[in-house]
Amino acid sequence: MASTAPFAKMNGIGNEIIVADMRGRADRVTPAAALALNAGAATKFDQIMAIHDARTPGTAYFIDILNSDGTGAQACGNGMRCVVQALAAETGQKTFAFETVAGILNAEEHADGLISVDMGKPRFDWQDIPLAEEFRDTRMIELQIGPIDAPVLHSPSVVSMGNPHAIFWVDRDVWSYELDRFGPLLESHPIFPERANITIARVTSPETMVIRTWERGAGLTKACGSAACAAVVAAARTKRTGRSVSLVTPGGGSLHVEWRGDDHVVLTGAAECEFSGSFDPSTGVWARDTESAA
Ligand SMILES: N[C@H](CCC[C@H](N)C(=O)O)C(=O)O
Repeated sequence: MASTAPFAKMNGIGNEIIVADMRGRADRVTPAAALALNAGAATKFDQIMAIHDARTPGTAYFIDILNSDGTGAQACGNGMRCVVQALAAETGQKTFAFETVAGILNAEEHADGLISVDMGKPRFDWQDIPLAEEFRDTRMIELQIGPIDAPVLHSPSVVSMGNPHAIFWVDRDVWSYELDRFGPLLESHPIFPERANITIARVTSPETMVIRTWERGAGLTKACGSAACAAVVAAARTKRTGRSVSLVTPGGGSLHVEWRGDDHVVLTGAAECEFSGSFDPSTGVWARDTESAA
């Protein structure tokens, strides 16, 4: 059996995150461990953010991201905030440069406790999302669900924030759509060869939006940071909003997204630690720290 690694169960405005401390070791959290942790009531999660030693000079850590179905993800904005909060509490440091499979990203904890993550530049080319066939204009692609003559959701904008996102624009209350039914069908639609995160977005003013997301590999979540970024970029591209937008997410939390002039997208919001423990990264067998259980 591998030696155990410390972890913290955290959340980023309701997005359920496990931050695993894999520093100083060569193994990775396995898909089997992810599935086992997700099967437990206390450790059920949307993403595991595994902190590994840096691979590249100029970065502090490499972050490996797993979805609750054991698959990998290239980006997780809410999870990155949890990582920053955990490392800031441990080290007293406030700014960090991380590496993920999608590249290098910078993050910072502010004096008020909110955390900003620079999620990098969005990509719009159909090959980069990726889509299975050419669409010259990804501000709106042909895709619909529901009756052919009266589709319930249609013509999404698609964006890569390192990971693939489709944003469906709606006029009605976001809760009036059966995202639990349509989400899985759209996530695995053949147009998305690497599947996609599916968001419905209702723009409420040039600076505000309400979103709900069906996450690739995790299902319905209380918040999705990279989807918030994708939604704001897509809204600004289609002139639905400006480039600085506050979003309300299903957990009731709020996120702020700014698509800066240098093309970088910055996500700002809170993070919270629930409890800590240790786990076996190969099996997912875990125990709660006695201090935090008191
Ligand atoms: N919850 C995450 C997104 C995870 C994305 C993942 N579901 C995928 O791309 O496979 C966030 O805050 O950005």
